[in-house]
Amino acid sequence: MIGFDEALALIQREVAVLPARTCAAPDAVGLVLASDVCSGEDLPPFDNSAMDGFALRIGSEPLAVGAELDVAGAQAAGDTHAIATSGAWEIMTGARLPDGLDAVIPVEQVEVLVRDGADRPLRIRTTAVVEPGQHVRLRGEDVRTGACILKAGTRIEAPQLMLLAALGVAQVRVRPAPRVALLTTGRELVDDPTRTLASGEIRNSNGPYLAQRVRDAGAQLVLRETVSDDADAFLAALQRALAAGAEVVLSTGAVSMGRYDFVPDALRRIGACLHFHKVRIRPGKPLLFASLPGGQLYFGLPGNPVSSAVGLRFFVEPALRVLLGLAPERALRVPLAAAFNKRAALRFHLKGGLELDQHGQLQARVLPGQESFRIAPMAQANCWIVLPDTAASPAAGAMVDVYGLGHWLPPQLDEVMT
Ligand SMILES: Nc1nc2c(c(=O)[nH]1)N[C@H]1C(S)=C(S)[C@@H](COP(=O)(O)OP(=O)(O)OC[C@H]3O[C@@H](n4cnc5c(N)ncnc54)[C@H](O)[C@@H]3O)O[C@H]1N2
Ligand code: MOO
Repeated sequence: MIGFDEALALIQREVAVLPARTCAAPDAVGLVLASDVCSGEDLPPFDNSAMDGFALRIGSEPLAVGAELDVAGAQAAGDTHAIATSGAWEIMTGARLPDGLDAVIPVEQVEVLVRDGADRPLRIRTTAVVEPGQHVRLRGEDVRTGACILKAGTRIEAPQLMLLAALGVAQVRVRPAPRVALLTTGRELVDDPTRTLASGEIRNSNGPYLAQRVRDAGAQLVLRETVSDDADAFLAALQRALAAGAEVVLSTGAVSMGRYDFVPDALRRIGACLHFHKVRIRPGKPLLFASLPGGQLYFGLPGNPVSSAVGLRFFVEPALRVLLGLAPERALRVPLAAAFNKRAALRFHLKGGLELDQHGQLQARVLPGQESFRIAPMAQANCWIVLPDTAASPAAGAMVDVYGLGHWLPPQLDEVMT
């Protein structure tokens, strides 16, 4: 049986980054940039006012209180380039600063001495000191033309979209979302939640969980089916998955030692190359990884719910990261809240609670109910705690590796536990 690192290396050897494509910026939300994005414009595109008030020319020295100036013009947001030769200009927030002016005094800091018939200010007196350059937002102060604003590997979300929009970037190069198919196997599985369970049946919980996690991980689910414990039915579903364009096929169940654990043999029958079957981990030991004749990747995840979740998180997600052009993840290092008795020389993946101790410092707690059939603690966990196969039982306070529930779901403290 191989260890986790060896298994991961075998996966990484078989996976290559997906070819980049160009798409409109708004369609890139949820996708990963394939190339750096550089700005073709300055942001802001022109010097402008940060306040409603009056633009002045004061040079490099502060202007003392009590200065009196004639108002020579007015400038609102959207007004074109203007040239100021003398005095003050009434100016609105976001308005282009007239050439020749270099500071803005807010309207609250002036006294209007004279107004015209339309109530426009004609002459003002300053009631506060004006500092050089105050309340002016300079051209390119946020982003300069040519600056690299987003790095390859960045996931496009609303803030990135805001920046692309602000700079007039219409198209970006992205990695497509990997296409994933999910086959849940087992004649005991019931998908319809309204159906009463017959004797021996259970509800299919892996299907909805993994489908959501696949999407959370940045992939596209192109097919999801439940198949009975029948190799021919399974292979027919596999063909449908490939016809749907799946680049990665996941199955749950039927990879262990039982009479109906048909997945490994069925894959061999169609000429798949099995890279490994069984890894020194808990839970999820009977995990299988293969390449299909068409080059697609196949992950046979064990059927126990937590085992399938661990398989997705620690084997499939690293493969998705390679497809997306992302570097491997790194763990958070957090002290363990209480000692944990690690009874086997396996790599453990534990349902964890990231919490604050009485000093407000982070600690990771192994939740009760670690067996791989226990689903209830999955809904309590806010992280995974990982103990390497080589490590002995960790004491309280020992530093351990902590991972988010998904590679794009960082560990979150939903509520403070003490
Ligand atoms: N003699 C041995 N028996 C088992 C071994 C072993 O080494 N020797 N390994 C155990 C381990 S570890 C695991 S994990 C499981 C893996 O079994 P399979 O992948 O073959 O999965 P199944 O037998 O089909 O199912 C296991 C378990 O999970 C339930 N299940 C399956 N699919 C779903 C689903 N979609 N939703 C909810 N629950 C599901 C299924 O009913 C079983 O209870 O094998 C051990 N046995
Ligand atoms: O390790 Mo299996 O994954 O016990 O449930």
